[in-house]
Amino acid sequence: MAAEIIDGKAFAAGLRSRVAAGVAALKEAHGLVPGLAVVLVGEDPASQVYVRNKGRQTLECGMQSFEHRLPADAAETEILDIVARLNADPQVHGILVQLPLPAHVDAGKVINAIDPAKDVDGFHISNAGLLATGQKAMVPCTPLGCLMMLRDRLGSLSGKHAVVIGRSNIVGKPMAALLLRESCTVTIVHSRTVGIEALCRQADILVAAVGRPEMVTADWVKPGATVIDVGINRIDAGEGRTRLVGDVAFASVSAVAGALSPVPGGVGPMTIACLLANTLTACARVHGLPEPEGLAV
Ligand SMILES: Nc1nc(=O)c2c([nH]1)NC[C@@H]1CN(c3ccc(C(=O)N[C@@H](CCC(=O)O)C(=O)O)cc3)C=[N+]21
Repeated sequence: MAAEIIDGKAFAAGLRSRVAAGVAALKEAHGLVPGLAVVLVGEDPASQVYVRNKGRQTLECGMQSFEHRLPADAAETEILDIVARLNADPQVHGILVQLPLPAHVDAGKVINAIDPAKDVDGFHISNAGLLATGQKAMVPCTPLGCLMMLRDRLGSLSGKHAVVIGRSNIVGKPMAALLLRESCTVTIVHSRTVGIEALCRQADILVAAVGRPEMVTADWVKPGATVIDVGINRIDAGEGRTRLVGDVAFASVSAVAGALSPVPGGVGPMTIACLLANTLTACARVHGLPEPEGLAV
């Protein structure tokens, strides 16, 4: 049996239309327009494409989009000044500082300078702490998107064994916290784990977020498991071309898994849609209005 392919692109389109409806309702009832500000330091071409996509989708949802571009050699104080201005700007409900930042900038300092209520990436330590203790937080977009797709496919996640590959602050740890909150039994495995393959093979839910191209092969996967591929790796495809692959060897795993999210077209589009959802949620929260249903967890 071939795995069901989890269509993140279609799911994200549906989520964006619910965000757009929520934005329209907020405008209609309260004259409010949610705004998302993106700060980009440096000229990395991949980051530029990504930031442009976010800006376009923000406008398509009826929200305001603000962009701040700084040269790669911008001083940390310059970035902190922009963050302070955005924190104080009532038209801005969400702030995203594109990572990675240049090496001379302390990324932790910049992230923690963002008003936690506007931290639509959910990277601020106070949001990480709220999530870890099971309280209302801004939830990081990638794990949030993964959880939405898992709930859509599986319904209740209670009692399922979820294995998360990777322990980053932006995906692995918040993903594990969300799954624990859903009453999964959660195992985190990583580069130093002994017997990683056998542990992964126990998973009902396998989330791969390591950034190692096609590391997860069919023999790592329990038949029928739901596999979410967070990896976005650009690899050499010969003749001067590149190709996008995930952390999961798609062809081999799709013969074993019950369901599998592809790369591209899986988690990536959901990440951006969740960023828009978080911006709308942040706007509703800051104005003390009821949050639109189904956009946050
Ligand atoms: N503060 C911050 N927050 C982020 O969320 C953040 C960041 N910095 N820095 C960079 C990474 C990367 N990221 C992606 C999101 C969507 C796709 C995406 O939609 N990818 C498409 C493919 C795009 C292509 O073809 O290149 C897909 O998977 O289908 C990719 C990458 C968010 N990031």
